Amino acid sequence: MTELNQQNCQACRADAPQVSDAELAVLVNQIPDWAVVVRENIMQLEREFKFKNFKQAIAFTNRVAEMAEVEGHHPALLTEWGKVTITWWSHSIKGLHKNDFVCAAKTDTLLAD
Ligand SMILES: C[C@H](O)[C@H](O)[C@H]1CNC2=NC(N)=NC(=O)C2=N1
Repeated sequence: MTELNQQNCQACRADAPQVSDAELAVLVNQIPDWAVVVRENIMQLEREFKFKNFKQAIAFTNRVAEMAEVEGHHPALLTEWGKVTITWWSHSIKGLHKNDFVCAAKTDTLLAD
């Protein structure tokens, strides 16, 4: 199977299905550093990234933003001194789509400066 980080987001319509429990179990194994969280009944993928200072944190944030624009899929980004929290979910379906796992895997590849 093609690595998640080599795949691209598909257009996600409001009637697209959320990932099934079986798909979720397979996909989370491929992004082991990410946690599945539920907020306001919406399942999301979240990871905290640590940095030495604010400049590195905002530079990483901007790399993620550029990737999100290319993919047409957008995360919640919280940039703090030395820390960036990234949260992926699909607004259109109020839950997790394969796109979120692809983008989480791509986010991991942007870590190196
Ligand atoms: C029209 C546009 O493609 C949509 O609004 C996209 C933009 N980015 C998006 N990002 C995320 N995370 N979920 C969406 O449903 C979504 N929809």
